[in-house]
Amino acid sequence: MQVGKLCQKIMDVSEILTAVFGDSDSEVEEDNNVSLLPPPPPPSTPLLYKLFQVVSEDRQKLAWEKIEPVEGLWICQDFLSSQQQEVLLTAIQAEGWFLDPQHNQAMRFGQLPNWAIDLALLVRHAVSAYDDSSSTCCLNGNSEKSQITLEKSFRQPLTHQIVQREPLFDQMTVNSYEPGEGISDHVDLLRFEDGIAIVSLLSARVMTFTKLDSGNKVSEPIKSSSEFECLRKRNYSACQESCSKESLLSEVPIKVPILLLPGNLLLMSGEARYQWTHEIVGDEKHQLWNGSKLEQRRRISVTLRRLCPARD
Ligand SMILES: O=C(O)CCC(=O)C(=O)O
Ligand SMILES: [Fe+2]
Repeated sequence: MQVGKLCQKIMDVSEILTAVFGDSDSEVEEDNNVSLLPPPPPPSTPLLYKLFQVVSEDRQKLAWEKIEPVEGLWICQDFLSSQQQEVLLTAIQAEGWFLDPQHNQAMRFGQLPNWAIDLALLVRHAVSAYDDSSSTCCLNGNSEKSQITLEKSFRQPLTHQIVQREPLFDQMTVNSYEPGEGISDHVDLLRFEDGIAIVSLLSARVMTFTKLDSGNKVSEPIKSSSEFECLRKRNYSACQESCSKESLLSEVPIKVPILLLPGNLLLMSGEARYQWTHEIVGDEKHQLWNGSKLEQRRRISVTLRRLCPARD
């Protein structure tokens, strides 16, 4: 959806948001009044999630696709309906992060905004929905059952252990890309646990996964957060000194391009998370998909991750 069209719909959606989040003016006043008190706990039943459930009721079952040959990479094409995307975009817009065109990234650690908590619940819901649909095989004995359960854990979008952890995510990065902007090839910082979700909004991009050399250790890809920060940049040359991507890749890298469309959910775990880099090539007004030019407009992505426990 175009940003312009989105703006026209904000009035419609604002009523829903007021019902969900309350009036933002009154929230500011409350914050001022209780500034010495700890912030209120999040609602036990996130309201946006309820809204998502309502608008999802008449939708078909979610279509999951395993991306071969990247083990652990899954995409859910119809994760968010267009109405859900509008609600989510309006919530992001209400944060005011991207009012200044110079700002193209926002990060949150620990307590996430309510809409992001709800988005995380939707991710869990979507993965569980896959689980249900794939558990139709006949099982006789316990041993056979556990064997199938074990095998299934490698074939589902996220393992049971990841999808049931609490919280599922406690870190969020929202990126805004203008046409021609990208993100350099990287493996997400090892300070984040396995199991990463990316939700795409507004416009399509091709994301490319590249296999790391099998000789490389998992701990090698990115060593410092400053190295990670420089990945979020306009072009490769901006951080040539600190990025060591050349040394990470095999001489003949396997490249797997993936088309990310608005409303998609991409999940990375296992090999996809640790043994492959991912990137969106910038400096191109038109990316190519199946030989055709892909029109680029602004894209927003929401990446959800969980921090590893702090070391002593
Ligand atoms: O914007 C995206 O889709 C990817 C973002 C990403 O890879 C990251 O923030 O680590
Ligand atoms: Fe990433």
